[in-house]
Amino acid sequence: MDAAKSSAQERDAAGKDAPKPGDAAGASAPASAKGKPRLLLMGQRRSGKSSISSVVFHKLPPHETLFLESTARIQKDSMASFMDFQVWDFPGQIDILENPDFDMEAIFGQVGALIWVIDAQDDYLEAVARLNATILALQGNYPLINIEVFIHKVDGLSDDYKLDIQRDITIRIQDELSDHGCENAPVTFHLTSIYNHSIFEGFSKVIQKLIPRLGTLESMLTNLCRTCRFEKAYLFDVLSKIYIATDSSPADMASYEICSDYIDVIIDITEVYGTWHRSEDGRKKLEGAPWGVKLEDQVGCATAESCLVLHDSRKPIMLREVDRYLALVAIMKEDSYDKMPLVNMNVDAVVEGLTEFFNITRRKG
Ligand SMILES: Nc1nc2c(ncn2[C@@H]2O[C@H](COP(=O)(O)OP(=O)(O)OP(=O)(O)O)[C@@H](O)[C@H]2O)c(=O)[nH]1
Repeated sequence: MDAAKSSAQERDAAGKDAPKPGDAAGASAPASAKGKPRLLLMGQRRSGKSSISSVVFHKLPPHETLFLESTARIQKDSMASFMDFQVWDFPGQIDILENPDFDMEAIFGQVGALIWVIDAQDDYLEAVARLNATILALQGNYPLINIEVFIHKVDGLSDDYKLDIQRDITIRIQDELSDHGCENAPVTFHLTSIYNHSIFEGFSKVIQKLIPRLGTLESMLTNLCRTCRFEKAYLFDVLSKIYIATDSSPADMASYEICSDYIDVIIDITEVYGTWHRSEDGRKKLEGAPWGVKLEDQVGCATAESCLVLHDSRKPIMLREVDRYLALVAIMKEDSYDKMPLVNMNVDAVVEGLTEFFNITRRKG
C-alpha cells in the first residue's frame, strides 16, 4: 500500500498535463499519452465535470468542489493506474461541433469513452439536445465510442424523481436517435453524485468496459467466492477506488461502500504507522494454540494484507494487495474465518492469476 500511496502523490505532482496555449483549438495529445485509452468529460457549464474528476482521481473532499473555478481550457490528466488512461475535462462553454478549429481525430481517435455529464438539478433540455447532436455527429466516423451519460447531482432527489428523470432523458435521447435512423448507438445511463459512492460505481462501470477479457477476471473472482465461501469479492484500483471487476453475485452498493471504506482505512493506517515489528510476546501468542503454526506460514503474503471483523454483522473483510495499483477486497461469511489457511491458499492462487492476467493484457495492449 505504501507504493500505491506514494504513486498517487507522484501522479498528482507529475501526471497532470498543464494546459498549453492552443489546447482548446488543437486538443492534441502529448507524445507520452499516445496509445492510452482516453475518457472525455463533456457537458454543460457547471454540470460537475471538474468536480467528478477531482473527487474520483485527486481525492478532493466533495464539499470543496464548491470552490472550483470554471474550466477555461481542456484539462488533460494522465492516470498512472493498473491501466494507464487519460481523463480530458472539457470546458462547458466549448462546443466542439461548432468550432472548426478542433481536430476531431485528435480528440476522438483514441477515445475509450465519452462521459456526458447532465445536471439533474437544473433544466436539462439544452444539455440533452447538445448530447444528441454530439452522438449523431460521432456516429459517422466513431460509431464504437461508448457514450456514458452521467445524470449527475442526484443527491437530495427522491428515488422516484431520480427514476423519472432517467426515464425522461433516456426517452428523449432514444427518440431523437431513432428519428435519425441510429437505433443502436452504445449509450448507457448512470445516476451519479459526488456526495456518495455512486460516482465511483459509475466510473467503475465505464472503466470495466475498457478491460479486455473482463469475463476472465469475473470468473476468477466468482470461483474464489465459491471455494472460500465469500459473500462478495471486488478487485479495486486502490488509488481511485474504482472497482475493476467483481464476482457474479448481484452487486449491492452497501458491500461496495464497506470494501471501499476499508481501503481508505488501510491506506490511512499505513500512512501513519508504515511497517512495524511485532513484539516477541505478540508473536508467541499468535503462533500458539489454536494455530500452532509459524506466523510466516499463517500470513498469505509478505506485502499488504489485512483482515477485520465487522462488529454488527460479524463478517470478516479481507484485503490483499495484488500489485502497486490493485487490491483484492472480499467480504467473508461469518464462519469462514475458521478456515483462514485454506482461504489464504486460494487467495494466493487468485493473486497469482490476476498478476499473470494483467501481464498478458498489458503486453497485448
Ligand atoms: N449537489 C451536487 N453538487 C455538485 C455535484 N457535483 C458537482 N457539484 C457542484 O457543481 C458546481 C459546478 O461544478 P464544476 O465541477 O465546476 O462544473 P464543471 O462542469 O466543471 O463546470 P465548467 O468548468 O464551467 O464546465 C460546483 O459548485 C460543485 O460543488 C454533485 O454531485 N451534487
